[in-house]
Amino acid sequence: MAEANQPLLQVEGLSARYGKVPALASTSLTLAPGGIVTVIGANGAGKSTLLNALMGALPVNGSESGSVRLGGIEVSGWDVARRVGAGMSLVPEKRELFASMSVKDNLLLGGFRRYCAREAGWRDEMDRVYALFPRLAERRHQQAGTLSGGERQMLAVGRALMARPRVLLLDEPSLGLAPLVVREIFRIVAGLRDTGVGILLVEQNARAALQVADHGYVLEAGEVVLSGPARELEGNPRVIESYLGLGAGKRV
Ligand SMILES: Nc1ncnc2c1ncn2[C@@H]1O[C@H](COP(=O)(O)OP(=O)(O)OP(=O)(O)O)[C@@H](O)[C@H]1O
Repeated sequence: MAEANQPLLQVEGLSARYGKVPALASTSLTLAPGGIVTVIGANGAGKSTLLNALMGALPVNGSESGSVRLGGIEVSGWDVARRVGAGMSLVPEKRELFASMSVKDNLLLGGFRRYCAREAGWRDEMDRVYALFPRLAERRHQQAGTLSGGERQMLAVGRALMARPRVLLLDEPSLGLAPLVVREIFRIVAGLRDTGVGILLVEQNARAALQVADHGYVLEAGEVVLSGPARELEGNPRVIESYLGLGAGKRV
């Protein structure tokens, strides 16, 4: 049970399949407190599958095996709610906001499990989120469905932070955003490390992800084919050719 000297998140031999079709093969990775680890890969490489398997949130035809330890505690048999309660939060690729609800109410829902009985707690947390995302503070009464793409991504991240996670799992935060907005989102992601949260970032935008991360993994067809310090991966010829060169990162 003890946490001393344990990595924040340690994943060993995590595999996932949909029905009989394998989607993730024996993946292992480690995340330290305040660390940013990225998993880069093309469409269909298995990035969302990895995050959903980590959360215990695969769709009904999915199943996973392997070890997931949070602060040294095995959580792999746990359901999603218990993993969220233990400090894991996922920002899904589709953001999944409540479009007809206000920014503030979306944030409140993110903190519901933690703060339902303690009003003071969520107010402090919401103030922290508004300090990180002043644009959300300005728009607190605006309907989430009317936000810009970048603001929606900020709200999705802010909502996840309301649960005060120890590990934040980000599924393609740059998806569909203009380059300037991507830069802003990644600047915010980099700043989050000061809060002590560990971040696992899956991305097709390898360039931006490797610039912000300490360590990276390259996922191809459900398998980690390369890993190393992010700075080294940025200089790796295979990464340059497939993910950083001209035309890399094209979306289908
Ligand atoms: N519910 C599902 N049922 C069957 N197969 C699935 C299901 N979800 C994903 N897959 C398949 O699993 C593989 C990995 O998909 P996944 O969504 O994890 O990839 P990804 O790297 O996140 O891709 P993208 O960048 O396009 O979101 C793909 O071949 C996909 O078709």
